[in-house]
Amino acid sequence: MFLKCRGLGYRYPRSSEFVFQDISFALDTPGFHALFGPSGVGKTSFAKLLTGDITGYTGEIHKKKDTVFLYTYNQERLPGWSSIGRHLEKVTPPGMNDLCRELVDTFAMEPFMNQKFSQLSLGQQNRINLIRYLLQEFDLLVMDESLANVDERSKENIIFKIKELFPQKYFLYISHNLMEVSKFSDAILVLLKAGKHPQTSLIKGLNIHRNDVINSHELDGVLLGIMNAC
Ligand SMILES: Nc1ncnc2c1ncn2[C@@H]1O[C@H](COP(=O)(O)OP(=O)(O)OP(=O)(O)O)[C@@H](O)[C@H]1O
Repeated sequence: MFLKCRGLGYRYPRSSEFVFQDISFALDTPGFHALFGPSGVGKTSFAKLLTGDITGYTGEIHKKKDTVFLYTYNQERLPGWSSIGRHLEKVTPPGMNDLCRELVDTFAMEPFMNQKFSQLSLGQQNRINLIRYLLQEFDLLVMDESLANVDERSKENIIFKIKELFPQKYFLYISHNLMEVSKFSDAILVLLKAGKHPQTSLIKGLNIHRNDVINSHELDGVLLGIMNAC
């Protein structure tokens, strides 16, 4: 068992409303998975409970022993004291320089290595931020809208590369893009508004890899499954 949660409920301190009251979910297969649901339904809050960034929940979370769960989101800032190339040099663990170069290349960030974070576009900022997380030690990485502002083609290339480079790791991708969630993800946990029973629905995505041909009939089935669940 890698991750199992049962009957999870959470209410922010000083709030009278539960964000969610009964989420159960299990992950036992590495790969690219997704959290989907309407804005404000609690995806970020749920993800932060899993990574331990917020506490004080009801219910149970069981994680495989000694696993590292990290949370990253778009609009996360990097320090402005040096170029992003210098920053990556500093945060790249020993022995990971080749991986760093490959990520910089795939994420098409090489031309910007001498620039400071504040001089980058939003999509470039999100890409470099994701690279610095992928260089860290983790078993599960939450990517909360981490590829926002990145064009579709680059995004696809990045997701395929992540699947190729990290086949044994778990990714939980939060996105409002129905099509990309359906195409790229294996398990898709759809969160429904508080008060709905059950409060989640689990849909199987296409989980495509580079060069896979998409079966449009299957894709329609996934899209419909998610829309009906919502
Ligand atoms: N720090 C906080 N204190 C109080 N309430 C909060 C806090 N952070 C979020 N909330 C509330 O919790 C609910 C869920 O927020 P959350 O960010 O988890 O939703 P989300 O599904 O990730 O939304 P989005 O898709 O818009 O990013 C919202 O109603 C939000 O107002």
